[in-house]
Amino acid sequence: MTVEAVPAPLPEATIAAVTELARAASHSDGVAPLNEATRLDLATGGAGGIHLLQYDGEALAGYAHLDPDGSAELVVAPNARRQGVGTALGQALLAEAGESLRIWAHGRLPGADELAARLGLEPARELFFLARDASTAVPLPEVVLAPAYELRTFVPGQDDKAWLAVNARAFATHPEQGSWTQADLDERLGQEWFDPAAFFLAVERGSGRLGGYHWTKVEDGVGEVYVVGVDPSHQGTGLGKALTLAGLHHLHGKGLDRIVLYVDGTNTAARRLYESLGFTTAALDVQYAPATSG
Ligand SMILES: CC(=O)SCCNC(=O)CCNC(=O)[C@H](O)C(C)(C)COP(=O)(O)OP(=O)(O)OC[C@H]1O[C@@H](n2cnc3c(N)ncnc32)[C@H](O)[C@@H]1OP(=O)(O)O
Ligand SMILES: N[C@@H](CS)C(=O)N[C@H]1[C@@H](O[C@@H]2[C@H](O)[C@H](O)[C@@H](O)[C@H](O)[C@H]2O)O[C@H](CO)[C@@H](O)[C@@H]1O
Repeated sequence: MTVEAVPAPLPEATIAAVTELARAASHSDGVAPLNEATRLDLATGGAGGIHLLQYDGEALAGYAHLDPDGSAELVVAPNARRQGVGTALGQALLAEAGESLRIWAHGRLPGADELAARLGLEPARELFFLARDASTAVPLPEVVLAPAYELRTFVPGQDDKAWLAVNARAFATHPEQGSWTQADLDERLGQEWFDPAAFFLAVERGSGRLGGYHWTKVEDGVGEVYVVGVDPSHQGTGLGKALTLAGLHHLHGKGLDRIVLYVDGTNTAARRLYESLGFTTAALDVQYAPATSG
């Protein structure tokens, strides 16, 4: 079995085979193996990623995706495991990305640590997956927004530039979020799940300047705190809590019991905010990088 690098855009039949492989793995493992960025690149081919495929005869045994920044995902078909497919795909990713490689293990499933060690990789980043179930969590407090702000929702084409600027400042140290461009924003505004009425902005009365935002998402019947950001000059004043609550009330108000979110393990401020609002840890994603010498 050899690993084949296929340039984007992938043929429709290949996209279908990768999608089926990911579905089978998700059903078997209880966690999706491919994240939004990979799913978007599979569908549009616009992000410049590399697609690695490994066949066993006619059957697709494994798939890996490599982003230009070195972030990667790897999934082996449930019926092709423990046959060296993961090792071969991991070695191919290392050959392409070298020291910049960062492979995700969503759910840190059995075997992920062992495969990473075999490839000379070690855990480099933890991403917590939190959940809040309205039926069991403490009731949400009401939104308390400082009088200096007013709450409205995102207007595509009008708020893009201001949002990109606040997002870049709020996530200046984040590995992915802070570098979003208009193209990244447009790609998501074009998704079926996008709803401008579910994208909350806090703007300063008078100046209209954007202080912060809470972009919510609903996919497969589950609500998500997709991204919350407060401009650094407005942080520490209650705006993040007010915006988070506005989105939570909106999602629960749509009858969604379960709300989820992703937050980096190092993000103390955000984790404390979400835990104060009834979120608890439901899973953990780990990203592996080449082991540091010494
Ligand atoms: C799902 C996601 O989007 S995860 C990513 C979240 N966004 C980011 O990390 C972007 C950069 N950070 C930010 O934009 C902000 O710091 C946020 C959104 C995390 C918090 O926004 P702020 O407006 O500063 O929060 P706010 O003032 O409302 O504080 C709410 C609670 O958050 C927690 N919190 C806020 N800042 C801190 C901090 N520096 N240290 C510890 N806890 C903090 C506290 O529990 C606080 O409640 P308290 O003040 O009663 O103790
Ligand atoms: N809270 C956000 C912005 S800081 C966050 O941490 N996002 C992560 C997260 O993204 C999720 C992932 O792409 C899921 O597949 C998708 O269904 C969710 O809607 C996304 O929020 O995980 C990514 C790694 O897998 C990471 O790159 C994002 O920054």
